[in-house]
Amino acid sequence: MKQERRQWDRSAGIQKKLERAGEEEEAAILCLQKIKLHRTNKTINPGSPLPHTEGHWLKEGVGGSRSFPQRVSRRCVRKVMRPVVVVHGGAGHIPSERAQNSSRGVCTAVRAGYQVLTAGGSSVEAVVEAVRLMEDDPHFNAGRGSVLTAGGQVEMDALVMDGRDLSSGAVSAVSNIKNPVKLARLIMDKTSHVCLTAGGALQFARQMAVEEVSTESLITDYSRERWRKNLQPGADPVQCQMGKMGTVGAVAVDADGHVACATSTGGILNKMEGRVGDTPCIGSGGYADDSVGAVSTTGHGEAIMKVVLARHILFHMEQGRSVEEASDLGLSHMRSRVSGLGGVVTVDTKGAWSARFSSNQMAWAAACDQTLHWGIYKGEEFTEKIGACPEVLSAVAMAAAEKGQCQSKSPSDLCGIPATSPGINLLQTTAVETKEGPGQPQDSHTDFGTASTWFRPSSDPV
Ligand SMILES: NC(=O)C[C@H](N)C(=O)O
Repeated sequence: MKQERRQWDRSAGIQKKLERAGEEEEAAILCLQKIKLHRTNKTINPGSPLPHTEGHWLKEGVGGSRSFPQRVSRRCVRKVMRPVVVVHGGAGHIPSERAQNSSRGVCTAVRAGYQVLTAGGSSVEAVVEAVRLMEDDPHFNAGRGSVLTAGGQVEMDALVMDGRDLSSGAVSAVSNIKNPVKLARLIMDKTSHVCLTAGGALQFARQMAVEEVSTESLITDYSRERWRKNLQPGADPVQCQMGKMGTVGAVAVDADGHVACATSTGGILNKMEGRVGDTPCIGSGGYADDSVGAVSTTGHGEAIMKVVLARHILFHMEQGRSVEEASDLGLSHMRSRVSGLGGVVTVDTKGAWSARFSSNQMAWAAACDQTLHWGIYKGEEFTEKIGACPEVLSAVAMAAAEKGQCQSKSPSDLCGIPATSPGINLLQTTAVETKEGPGQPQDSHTDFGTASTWFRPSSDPV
């Protein structure tokens, strides 16, 4: 009892100091520790009312004047959620010459999303910002860099969902919008609809003064070359596109415990004009619900739609599964039921997160607790402290670094380089883990949509 009293007093003292220093979050964490102490030993503050549930900022100071809760200032009593953002850059086979750029792209995006969250932004703002950056990055199949339709056109899809009230916005088959994810957000915020397509979406984009670009500027040499290859007699565009999907997506939990997801894609290679995939369909391309969590998916859209993958995973979480277990169950189900492969990033409302895939690879990155995590192969996870190089915290600074305007060598510049590389500031690396992902391990590691190995092929260094 004495010991608990001492612990209480010590916490109260530190909390006060933190409050005075404006460290609201830390003060609130201490406040919650005291709440726990209070709950386990009511004699510390007999008669004081039990404050609201842990896991959320207490909405306001709790009444009464002498009991513990009143001594907690209104200022410090707001939240205890740790912000988390997780992104993916598409499931499939990532050619080794593109792996480093994919890693760099997801790390840049996740840092930007995390910066939004730590500056007090919402989960919706964070996922939109992360996805916007990946749409601008030509190494992904979204925005600039999108794959082409059979007719050599660009038709992009995007989705945003806000877990607070399930509001969502989506766009499909747009061909000259710089950032489809921004348009999806406007559809969510400014219309009573969930999804607008093609000409109607463009008309709305014009009303909202959304940035338009020429379709030509969204097409990269790489996507044109792959499109041409698939027009040749004997080519198998289905097989080819299966392996190389760079759809992008993000999920986040903000400091208030709200979740959101966003996904954006050019679709699948040499698709028919007018094909709508999983990405703009809520429940398939993503889903976010504050009562359970958020998921963003990537992979073979038709398979994802058949099993409504994102909502399927959240269902398993509702049944008590962890983010990892639920993601694996969803991916296994998709594999066994419709022979589909893919990947997902998932968060729950407590900030637990996972990045899981049944394809060969998936570029992913996560940021939480001031730490960046990233990987491409099964079981691979690199970590690095965020803030090691503050000048790269924003994408703008990152771009400057790439142009040689920033002399400092950030560990982020080395994303995708094996941890043994000199100069890299890794806290911990786990290159290969023997745990299998969903489905059965296979010998072959051909392309996405075919049999794949769960383990990192040693002959294919990133
Ligand atoms: N790369 C992808 O994830 C493709 C996307 N799911 C689609 O089928 O449109």
